[in-house]
Amino acid sequence: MDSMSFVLFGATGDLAKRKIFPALYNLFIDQKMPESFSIIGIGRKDFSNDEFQNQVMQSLITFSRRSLEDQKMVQEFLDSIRYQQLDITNKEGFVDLLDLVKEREQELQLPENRLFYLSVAPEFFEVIASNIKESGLGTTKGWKRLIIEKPFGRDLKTARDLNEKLSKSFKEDEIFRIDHYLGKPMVQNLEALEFANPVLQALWNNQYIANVQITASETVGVEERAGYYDKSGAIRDMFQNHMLQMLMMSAMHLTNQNTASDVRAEKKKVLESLLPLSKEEVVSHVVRGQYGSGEQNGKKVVAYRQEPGIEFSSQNDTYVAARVLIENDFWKGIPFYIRTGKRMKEKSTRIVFEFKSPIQNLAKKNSINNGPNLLVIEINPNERVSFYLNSKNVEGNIEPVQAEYFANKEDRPEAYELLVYDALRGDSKFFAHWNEVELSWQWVQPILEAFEENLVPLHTYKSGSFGPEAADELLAEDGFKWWLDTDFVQENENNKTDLKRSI
Ligand SMILES: NC(=O)C1=CN([C@@H]2O[C@H](COP(=O)(O)OP(=O)(O)OC[C@H]3O[C@@H](n4cnc5c(N)ncnc54)[C@H](OP(=O)(O)O)[C@@H]3O)[C@@H](O)[C@H]2O)C=CC1
Ligand SMILES: O=C1O[C@H](COP(=O)(O)O)[C@@H](O)[C@H](O)[C@H]1O
Repeated sequence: MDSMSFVLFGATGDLAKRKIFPALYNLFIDQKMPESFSIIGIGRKDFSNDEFQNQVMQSLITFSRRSLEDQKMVQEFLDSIRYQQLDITNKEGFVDLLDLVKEREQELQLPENRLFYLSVAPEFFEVIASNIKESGLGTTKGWKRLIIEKPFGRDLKTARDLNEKLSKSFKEDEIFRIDHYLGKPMVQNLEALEFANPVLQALWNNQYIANVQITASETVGVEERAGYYDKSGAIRDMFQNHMLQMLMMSAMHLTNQNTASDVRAEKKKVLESLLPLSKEEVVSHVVRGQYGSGEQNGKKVVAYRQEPGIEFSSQNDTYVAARVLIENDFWKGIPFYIRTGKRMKEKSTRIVFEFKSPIQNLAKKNSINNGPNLLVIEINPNERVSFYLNSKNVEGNIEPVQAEYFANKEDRPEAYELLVYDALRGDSKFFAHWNEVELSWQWVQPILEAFEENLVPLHTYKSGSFGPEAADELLAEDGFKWWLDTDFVQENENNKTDLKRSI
């Protein structure tokens, strides 16, 4: 891996503290940082280098998964960090930043490889990129890269504008757009599951799969992010990016060990094949909801409209479910159901592939207790792949059994660690390409407009529930239901079978 400078804008912020510095330190301890590197943190606050290094130390104590016992290593890591106070809207200040970057390059004999990480509010993305170019920071004898946080625009037009402006300073292959769901080990595992298992490859299509369900439910509410969230809603905060990324990763077809451009090309094909919805059609395919009051973990919680900073008349969506159809040879006719919501009953991110059951009717007639085969990929909080099959028990009856692979989460790198490592190596496989971002906004745009114009009812759902009933009806229309952990338990009680038995 090339030695380089890591220039972090927003180094005094929440994301830097909770994710970025711990990720860098963990990589350093795991010997996954370049042999030589310089880290330069930028913020508005006034800190000396020592004060800032102390602040980073505090964040490592709280958030790093690696031990801090080896004081020599800790000190070596902290010594690599410098702090520069800079107002990023002040163009002249970037000349001082360039001086500092160069000074460290000379001291450490680093090649001019520069990675710029924009961990700041999106309104600053453009000005920073432009100031990097104008100041000469982006004119290097080595490579330059830009890591950019979400949100990437707030609709199709603003995303296109932003991309056009960024592309004046950075080429597409220099831009690494973070979608932290692509850094989740189980989302990354979808690629391997598919190309490394001929049996799954053979079944990964509309001949064998009945429907696919992608869920990201959260128990938290809006927290302290009212200002941002009330203008974004679940559709922009989760659906346009994380949920559609999981859809692409689930529906793409890969046959081999793949490069970044293979994976991105396959993902693009999926988005290009999405059946577009007109604004008027949105109401029959999309459910929007907002949480009311309720109970969570035995505690009463208030409705969204009573949360601090939220207007009582807010029409913002905290829940979205959708039926998405992919019009290609692999998936034509097979619904992909996607849902995400806050203040739901459980924190769960999972993908369920439900297989067709040609013997279902026969089984019913003969009172055989079989269920559909399911492939369940749990992403968060558990990391597990389970296959539900039907098998004969000791009494000679057919019953569903579960084959599972449970990942040991202890000692697993976190999403940011995996993504920062990839960016250091210049591997863009698990970053969003502009094509993906543009096509996802394009597909979501009529939904934004239908919400804006109130063409879709806003269902209130109880906090601590599974969301609006309308989302259950969306599946019931097609003869399906959402699969949940509790469903398995219920069937278990009703049918006295041991769905959870592992083989
Ligand atoms: N926090 C999170 O969990 C997540 C954040 N993100 C995204 O990451 C980005 C950063 O978020 P977060 O860390 O939470 O934000 P914070 O508000 O905590 O931090 C913002 C950072 O920007 C700096 N900053 C603001 N204005 C200026 C300026 N004019 N000149 C120089 N620096 C400035 C602040 O410096 P100072 O403190 O010195 O004023 C601070 O370091 C955002 O795009 C957000 O959407 C994405 C996913 C999760
Ligand atoms: O990007 C975001 O993601 C989190 C959920 O992330 P997870 O890794 O905990 O599943 C969400 O709470 C937040 O609103 C959103 O901005």
